[in-house]
Amino acid sequence: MTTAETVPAQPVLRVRGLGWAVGGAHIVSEVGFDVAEGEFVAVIGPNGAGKTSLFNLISGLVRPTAGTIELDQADITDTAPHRRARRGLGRTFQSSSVFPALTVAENVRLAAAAHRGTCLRIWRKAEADNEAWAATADALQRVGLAGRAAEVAGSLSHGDKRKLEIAILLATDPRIILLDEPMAGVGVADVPALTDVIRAVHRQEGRTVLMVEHHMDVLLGLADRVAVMHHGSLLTIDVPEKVMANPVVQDAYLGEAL
Ligand SMILES: Nc1ncnc2c1ncn2[C@@H]1O[C@H](COP(=O)(O)OP(=O)(O)OP(=O)(O)O)[C@@H](O)[C@H]1O
Repeated sequence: MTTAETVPAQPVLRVRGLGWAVGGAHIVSEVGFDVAEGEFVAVIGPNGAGKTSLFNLISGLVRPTAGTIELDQADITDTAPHRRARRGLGRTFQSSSVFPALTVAENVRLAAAAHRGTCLRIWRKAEADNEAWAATADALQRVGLAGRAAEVAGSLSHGDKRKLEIAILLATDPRIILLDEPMAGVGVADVPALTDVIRAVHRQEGRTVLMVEHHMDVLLGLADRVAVMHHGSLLTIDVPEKVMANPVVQDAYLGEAL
């Protein structure tokens, strides 16, 4: 239940009646919510609640069997994932997606170059290369990995790999970012630095963020609203204090600490 005062007036992302059924199993059912430009929405829920499936639907990795998705008031329900990315929708994955044998900088540059188009006419190529390297340096600077640019990505700690994934994303300059458990596998010592990077991407750069995250202590300092998924449905979406105090949400977690 979205309360009236928390419904954004001009949503950048609008999901209506979204459903995904596979072989008769309803993985996602009747999910609907709006996200305002510049908002930070955390997505929580017990294991198997459908959080990653929801991200797969929004990013276009899977096709919904019901409902619609709008980006900037345009229907993108049937739009291919790469076209959604071009319209400013970027995402990271729960498991690491970096190329371990390439350097940190090469990982970012590949994304930057792909975003700028790899089949440009020859006279535009040098210019595009320069732009891609500039975007790479900038993205690495913003996540605090500028000093590690020449290192092989496979040698980075989990925390630094997560920062690298965010740099890869930033190099494509998305306006709306879906982060799927960015803290997964990250050591406790690395969590504050990674949280600062995500906060800066949201607050300083003004990007809209949706983030699946289990750790409420991480979310509370970041999220404007929290969406709770349970058995594929959206239980509630509201400000963190109301969600934390909601007995239905506490029941959904069966006593797990929120
Ligand atoms: N392609 C698929 N085919 C069949 N079932 C699937 C498929 N993808 C996901 N599921 C099932 O859908 C349910 C929701 O999965 P999903 O990964 O979206 O949950 P989640 O909330 O992200 O879980 P976690 O917190 O464990 O990552 C699970 O029971 C999962 O096994």
